[in-house]
Amino acid sequence: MSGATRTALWCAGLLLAAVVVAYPYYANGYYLALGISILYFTILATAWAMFSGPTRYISLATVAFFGIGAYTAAAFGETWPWPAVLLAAAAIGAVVAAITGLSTLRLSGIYFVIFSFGLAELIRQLVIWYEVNIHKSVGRYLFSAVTQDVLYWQLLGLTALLFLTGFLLGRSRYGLALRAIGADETAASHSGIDATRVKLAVFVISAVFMSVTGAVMAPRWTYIDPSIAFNPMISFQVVIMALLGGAGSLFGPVLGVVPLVLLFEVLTATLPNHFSIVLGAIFVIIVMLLPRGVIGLIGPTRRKAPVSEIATNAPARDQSGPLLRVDDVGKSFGGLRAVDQVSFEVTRGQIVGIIGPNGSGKTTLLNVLSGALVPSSGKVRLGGTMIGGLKPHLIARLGIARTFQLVRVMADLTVAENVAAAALFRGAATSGGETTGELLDLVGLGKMQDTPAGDLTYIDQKRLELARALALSPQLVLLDEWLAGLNPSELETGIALIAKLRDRGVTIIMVEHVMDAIRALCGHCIVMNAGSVIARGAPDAVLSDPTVITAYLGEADA
Ligand SMILES: Nc1ncnc2c1ncn2[C@@H]1O[C@H](COP(=O)(O)OP(=O)(O)OP(=O)(O)O)[C@@H](O)[C@H]1O
Repeated sequence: MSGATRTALWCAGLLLAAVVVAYPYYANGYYLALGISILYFTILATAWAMFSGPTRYISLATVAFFGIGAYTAAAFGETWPWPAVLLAAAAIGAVVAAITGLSTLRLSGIYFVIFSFGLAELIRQLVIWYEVNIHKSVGRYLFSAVTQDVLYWQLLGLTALLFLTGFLLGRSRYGLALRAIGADETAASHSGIDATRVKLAVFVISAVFMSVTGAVMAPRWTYIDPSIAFNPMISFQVVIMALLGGAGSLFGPVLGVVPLVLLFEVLTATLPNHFSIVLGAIFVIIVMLLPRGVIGLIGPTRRKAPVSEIATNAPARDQSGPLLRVDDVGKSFGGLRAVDQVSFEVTRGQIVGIIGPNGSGKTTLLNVLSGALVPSSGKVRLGGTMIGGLKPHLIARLGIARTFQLVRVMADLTVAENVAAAALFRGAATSGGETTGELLDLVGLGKMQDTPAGDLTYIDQKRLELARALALSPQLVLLDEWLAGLNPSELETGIALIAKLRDRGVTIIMVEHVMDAIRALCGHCIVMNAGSVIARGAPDAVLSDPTVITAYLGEADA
């Protein structure tokens, strides 16, 4: 962008800001009310999209927080200083969001939608109960000195604060973490991201803005009752506006708010009895015709995360003793003993192969080691630290990285962002010195940094999974049938890549059905059958063991 263009854009921006700030001076009462509606829906839709956009958790709880704010203002607005009322609304909204978020952000899909809707209804019913039984009146009057002009400016200030928060969040590691969670929560957790904490933090921030908006808006109504403050239509309108504009970008929701506020204005005047039907129809049309919203028509809106440098200088690791010790580990599913008293050790720099017939417990064992499953019995130690039963993100931060049997990339993120996401919360136990670019060069994806991961070929997705695992600067990499599904030439490339890692001293446990790879790469292998280890040793010796041949090689030798 040339200097002149930049100056012109700045001038246009300042002029627009002046026009917006001075709006109450030249707009009449009707247009000022319209401006207020646009602003408060802008805040609600943007705050909604801040959480629901990247995570895809469709929340219908907007009005719960909005109503909490409105009722806080109704309860304290006439007796407390106004800033204290706004702070109280923010605090109550934050506490309710934290409590409900902790209990619900484990839910996903339709369950979360239903819960969020139920939450709004529950809070509405609780408020009605309190008002009827304790306060002895369903509604409350709020006579405030706040004029429409001041209300407008408060909302404008809140909008500016929200955009600033959204901008900073998008550029912070939490922004990328949130998008990684939305793209693939399991892969994100195994990349060291504490999904629950990140989701909760952003859910609370979003709820605080909704609650303060409710408080700011309360004086507009003078009389507040639960049907006004907790009107479920607000939640639906906000979802529709955010989706129309585009929930994947900070400014997207505004593009949905402006036309829809104007349309709703016309509809409430002309079709008051059919408003809900029209709302439903608009929702269906948006989802079918504009899945990425209006902003999706304009062009790519993905905010680029800072991904270039991820190198860290962490303290050296304790090098004494085996890296991994697995003692009598078992895992049962009901009556099925999928892993039964398995014990082994892995020393640094070793590649250990785990083989066995289908259903013998190999993946279950890797899931226990990586924290996807809690062991039913036994101990797992990494460099002396007990890790059995820890959450996946903690185990990842301690230095165990993994790939998945069914390849998992964060499809919406670029190749570079996939790798950078794994380095966001890299723990002190890991050390490293490689940047995203260097890791991608290592796996052969150096030229594809900006490609969306979902556009990669199968083998390239596998390479990306490997680069993402290495981005944790892991002490140990678990490969779950990483070579499965590759054609012969890809297989050769894949084996060469793992050999390259071995030569760099990376410690690996690989579950594999491709025996050529086991022979070529592993110094030691373990054979499982029906959950137990039936043989262990050098690949050639193990693969000629009659017990192993009977149990496994009779099936297929890739
Ligand atoms: N979450 C689960 N719930 C119930 N049973 C499970 C679960 N995960 C695995 N199992 C069962 O545990 C046994 C071991 O499965 P696992 O996937 O670990 O085997 P595997 O050796 O990795 O097989 P494959 O080579 O086909 O991937 C199987 O009988 C499987 O059906």
